[in-house]
Amino acid sequence: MSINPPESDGGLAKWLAARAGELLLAVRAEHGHADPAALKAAGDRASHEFLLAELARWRPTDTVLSEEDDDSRRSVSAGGGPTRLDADRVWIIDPLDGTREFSEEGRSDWAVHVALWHRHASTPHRLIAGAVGLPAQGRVLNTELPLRSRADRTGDGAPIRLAASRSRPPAFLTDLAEEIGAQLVPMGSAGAKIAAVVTGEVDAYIHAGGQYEWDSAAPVAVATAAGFHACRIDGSALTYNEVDPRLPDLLVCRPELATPLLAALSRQLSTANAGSAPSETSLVRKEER
Ligand SMILES: Nc1ncnc2c1ncn2[C@@H]1O[C@H](COP(=O)(O)O)[C@@H](OP(=O)(O)O)[C@H]1O
Ligand SMILES: [Mg+2]
Repeated sequence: MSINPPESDGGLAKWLAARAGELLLAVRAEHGHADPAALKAAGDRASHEFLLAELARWRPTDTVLSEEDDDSRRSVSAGGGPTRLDADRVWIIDPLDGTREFSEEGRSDWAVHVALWHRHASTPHRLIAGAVGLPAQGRVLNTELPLRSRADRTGDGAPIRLAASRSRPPAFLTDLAEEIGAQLVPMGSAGAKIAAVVTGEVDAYIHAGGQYEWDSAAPVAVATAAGFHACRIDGSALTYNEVDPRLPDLLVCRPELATPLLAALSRQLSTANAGSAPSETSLVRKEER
């Protein structure tokens, strides 16, 4: 890979995700899997430091919101410079998504997320570029992928394949899958699951109960650029670079499945929350509380 990144924001996102992925593969090879906590910490740190250094080098006037950076999560900058809430351009990065799976030998469902939010973008999510690196799968998906034609699956009779967190699936998902005859596909990493929707390995991904902007920004940028549907589970728009970076739920799916899946979600959520105000905890499996 070349020493200098491409000039475009999309090219830079792809280059950063690919380079950080190479770094993570090297960390995994060097540390081995004997001490998962140490491996997770080393991977998070190496990828975060690399991405921050390269963004400072190639986009010195931009701002960064990163999972691994406590300062950037807050809306004030320690140095008194422009904060991410005042900035026009904010890179939203998750240096290692699916940290748990990264530490487990043989698993390839972990990812590097690099997205660029722009205040004056025309879409509700305002993500204008993004890349999802899947280092252990040897691929990087990005917003410059051409739109691919997909067969509409409406009425083909095959069960909907529904990706879900393998460790923290929403409590209502088993009932929802049963109601619509879907097959649940447990997988780690929001990026890996949304990439699986884009590549056609699954038809949809539903999450609820907790997540942050960096968990979904880059994969949502990639999925929507490729023509897939992405929204909150109540059908409202996903928005990024908010004061509070919590973004606890989402649906990403083939466009023709958005209406039936949102209808099924609405039925499940009204049942789950009957008699009580909706809350994040009411959406998480009991054993996770
Ligand atoms: N209930 C919850 N609260 C906070 N974060 C959650 C969550 N469920 C999932 N996530 C985050 O979403 C990402 C994908 O989760 P999962 O693999 O379970 O689908 C993970 O990011 P990280 O690996 O970057 O921490 C995970 O921490
Ligand atoms: Mg994450």
